Amino acid sequence: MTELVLGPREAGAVDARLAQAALLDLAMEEAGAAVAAAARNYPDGPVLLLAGGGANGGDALVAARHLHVQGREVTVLAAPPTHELARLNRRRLRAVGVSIRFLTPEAVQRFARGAALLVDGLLGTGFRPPLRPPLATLIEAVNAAGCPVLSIDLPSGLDALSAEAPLPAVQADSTVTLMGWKPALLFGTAAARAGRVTLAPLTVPPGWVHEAALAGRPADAEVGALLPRRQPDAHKGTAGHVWVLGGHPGTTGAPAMTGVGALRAGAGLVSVHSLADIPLVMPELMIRRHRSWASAFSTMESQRPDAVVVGMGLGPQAAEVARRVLSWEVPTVLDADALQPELAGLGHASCLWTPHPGEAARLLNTSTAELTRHPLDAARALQQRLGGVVVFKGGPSVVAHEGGLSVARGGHPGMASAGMGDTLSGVLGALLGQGLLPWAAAVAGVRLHARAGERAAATHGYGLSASDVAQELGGAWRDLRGPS
Ligand SMILES: NC(=O)C1=CN([C@@H]2O[C@H](COP(=O)(O)OP(=O)(O)OC[C@H]3O[C@@H](n4cnc5c(N)ncnc54)[C@H](O)[C@@H]3O)[C@@H](O)[C@H]2O)[C@@H](O)CC1
Repeated sequence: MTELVLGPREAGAVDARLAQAALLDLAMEEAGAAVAAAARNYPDGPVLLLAGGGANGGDALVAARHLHVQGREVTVLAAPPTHELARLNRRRLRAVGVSIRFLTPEAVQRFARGAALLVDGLLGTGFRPPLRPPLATLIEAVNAAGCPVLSIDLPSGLDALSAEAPLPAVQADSTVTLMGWKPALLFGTAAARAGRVTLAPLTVPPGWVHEAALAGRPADAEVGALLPRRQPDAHKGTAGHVWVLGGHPGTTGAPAMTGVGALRAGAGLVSVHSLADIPLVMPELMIRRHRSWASAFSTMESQRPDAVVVGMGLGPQAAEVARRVLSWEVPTVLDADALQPELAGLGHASCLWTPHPGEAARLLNTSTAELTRHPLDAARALQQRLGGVVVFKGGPSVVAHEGGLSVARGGHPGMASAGMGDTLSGVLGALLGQGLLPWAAAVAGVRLHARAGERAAATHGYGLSASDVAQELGGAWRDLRGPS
């Protein structure tokens, strides 16, 4: 027999591979333990675990072992393993005395009867649509099982990167997602499939985190820490002067709403500049009506605000007005009519662009459907095209800046109503005016607005208006920042 002798380089490569395999094994062990812990939130009784052939199935096998060792009755239905760690965890499961049955729709139907919980480990991030037929029948059997379903990483049948839920896909009651949030768990019809989602971070090297999970999702405490804190001797001059440029005959309410949003988000002074008669919805607003934008700019030249919000209801001259504002190089929010493709690349680092999907489609020359299907990609593409910071508005909104992506928490479906974006742009302007960096203003402003929406919805439900939301901004600030 010849002895195999490895040189130092080959031995090093073998060591590195072994270390990688050990880390992956550890990650799967942590994933399975997190799933077993989540299963304990459901009532006592037998647990039916379904394991696909890949690593998602491997997680289910680990969870089964943990539950069994903790004294829970488990039934495991597994597909033939295609992943090395799924194979290893089958052996470990058998070693502790659990038998593994063949995974068929009939077996799912049979063992689901009397189960307190079904754990779905059929498909995770390795799934790429379209679904092949045997899996489609299994997913239908899961949805017909009649007991609560806990999905591992994401409900089987969802494409981790897409906000669309194809049929069939598992309808889960809860999901334990691993390492980070996937777009499918955050947006659109897909998110509705996941039920209540909890995150198990896992101790994996940063490079292993799935590309879909790279977006941050700051908690309220982190957002609250971004909000400015005032000194006791603060006065209106230290809380920022915000200029709102917008309005046009017929669209006069929009800049008024922006002004109110800015006041309610703490701006010291708010001036609304317009060629139209802007309703004085709050007497604290300083309304400046101009004959033309040329004369407006000549009177504005001698002063500079702390922040500008431009575009709401501004009409056909919006691009021209916005271009002039950009030349001032003060922190600027570009909204609504100011979101014109011809302005792409003309902004500066303190610009905050706030497109909704329709405006984003115009800016990127694509369809709204394509953008809402892949909101993270859309936000990234908008930031690359426009520069500065982008708030891609939606439920939820995504903030894109040079440092990455951040997905907002919360909000309420009742916020899908007129004037909501105008209020948000005012909030963003107020935070810029109070000295926040554009990305911090965006992350904090979007959450502040969403929190105010949640508060207003408690009273008004789907009937809430942008004015109701503006009224709750002070309370939302207190919720996030604390009483100071
Ligand atoms: N990446 C990591 O570091 C970790 C990943 N983990 C788990 O690994 C999962 C990803 O594992 P895999 O990459 O093995 O993939 P999955 O286990 O998600 O999917 C692979 C399986 O799905 C089948 N499949 C794929 N496309 C299909 C289609 N169109 N129709 C029918 N069947 C299809 C494949 O034949 C294979 O059996 C994650 O979701 C997570 O659950 C965890 O173990 C923790 C660590």
